Amino acid sequence: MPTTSDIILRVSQLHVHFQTESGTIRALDGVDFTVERGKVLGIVGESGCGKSVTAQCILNMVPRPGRIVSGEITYYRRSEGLDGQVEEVKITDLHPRSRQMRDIRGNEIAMIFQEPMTSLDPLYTVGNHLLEAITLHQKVSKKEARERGIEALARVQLPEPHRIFDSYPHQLSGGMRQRVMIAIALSCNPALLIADEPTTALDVTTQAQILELMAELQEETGMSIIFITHDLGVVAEMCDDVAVMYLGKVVEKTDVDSAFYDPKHPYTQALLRSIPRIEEQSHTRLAVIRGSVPDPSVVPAGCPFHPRCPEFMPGICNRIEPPPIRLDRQEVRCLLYGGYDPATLEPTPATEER
Ligand SMILES: Nc1ncnc2c1ncn2[C@@H]1O[C@H](COP(=O)(O)OP(=O)(O)OP(=O)(O)O)[C@@H](O)[C@H]1O
Repeated sequence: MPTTSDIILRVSQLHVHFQTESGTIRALDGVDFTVERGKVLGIVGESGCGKSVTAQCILNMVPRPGRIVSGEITYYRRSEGLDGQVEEVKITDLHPRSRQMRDIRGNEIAMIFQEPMTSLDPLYTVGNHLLEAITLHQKVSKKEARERGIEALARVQLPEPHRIFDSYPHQLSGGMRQRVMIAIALSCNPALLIADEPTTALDVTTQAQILELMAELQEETGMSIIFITHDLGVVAEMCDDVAVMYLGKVVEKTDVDSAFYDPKHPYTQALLRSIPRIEEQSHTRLAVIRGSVPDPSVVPAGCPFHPRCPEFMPGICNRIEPPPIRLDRQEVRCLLYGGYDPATLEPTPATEER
C-alpha cells in the first residue's frame, strides 16, 4: 500500500446528487480511489457511470443542480523545496470560487476535455488563451509570458509555434486544437492532469499521436494523470492503475496488468470482452454487455450490476450491497468474493482479506 506521501489525491466516500424534476439522480454513490504521485490512473466505465462528474468534483466545479452531499477529496500538495513537505488540502472544504481553489485549479490540477472547440473561444487567438492561463497564475512580464506560451506550443510538438500562437482555433485541425489544449493545461506545470476522453473526437491516427505525446510529456514531467475513458485499449497503453466505475461506484480497483490478465468483477470481464483483439479474426463479433446502464434515479437493489450480470446469484446479488473486498492485487465490490455469510445469507460488513 502506498504511504500518504506517495499519494497525490484521495477521493473518499464521495456522494453527488442531481435534484431533477424526475427525482434524485445519484451520480456518485460512494466513490473511493487514490491517485499515486507520478502515476497514471485510468477511470473506465460505460456512459453515465459518473466519470465526468468525478472529474468535476476534483476541480470543485460540479454543475447545478448537482451537489456533493457527502465525502471528501484531499489533495496532497508537495512544497517546492528540497524537504518535499506534503500539505493536505481538503478540496471539498473549499468554496469553488475561493482564492485557494482558483490557485489549485490550473496551477496544481489542470484538465483537458474531449472537444477542444468547446473550451477554446473562437474569438480569441491561441496566444490569447495561453497568455490568460499563464498570467493568471504566474507573475511574469507580457514578453516573458509570450515566450513561455510559444515554448509550450513547441513542447506539444506543434510545427511553427510562432504562427500557431497568432492563429484562431478554427484555423487548426482537431488534432492541433487538442495539442493546444494540452499546451494550455501544461503551461503552469500542474502536478495532476485530468484528461476527460481527450482523444474520442479524433480520428484513429491522430488519437494515437496525441496518446503518444501525452505519454512522453508524462514521463518528462513526472506529473500524475487521471485518464477518463470508455476505451480499455487506451487504458492498456497509458495507465498504471485502473478504477472501473459502474453506476456511481468504483467496482474494481487494480493495477493495469491485473485488470487485463486477471479481472475479477464480472463487469470488468464484460468490458474486456467488448474490446477488439488483434489476434482475433476480423469477422469475430465483439461481445456486447447485455442490457444498458439503468437510470441512476432508480438504482437496482443489492449489487447495481446484478440485472446485467452473467454470474447473478438469485436472492443474494439482488438483496445485498457488495462491500469492498480486498484481494491480492485488486479491491472489488462483488459478492462472488465475499461480503455475505453463506450459512445465513446475511451481509458481513467488514472488508475481507483473501
Ligand atoms: N447537469 C446534470 N444534470 C442532471 N444529471 C446529470 C448532470 N450531469 C451529469 N448528470 C448525471 O450524472 C450521471 C453521471 O454522469 P457523467 O457525465 O459523470 O457520466 P460519464 O461516465 O462521464 O458518461 P460519458 O462517458 O457519457 O461522459 C449520469 O446519470 C448523468 O445523467
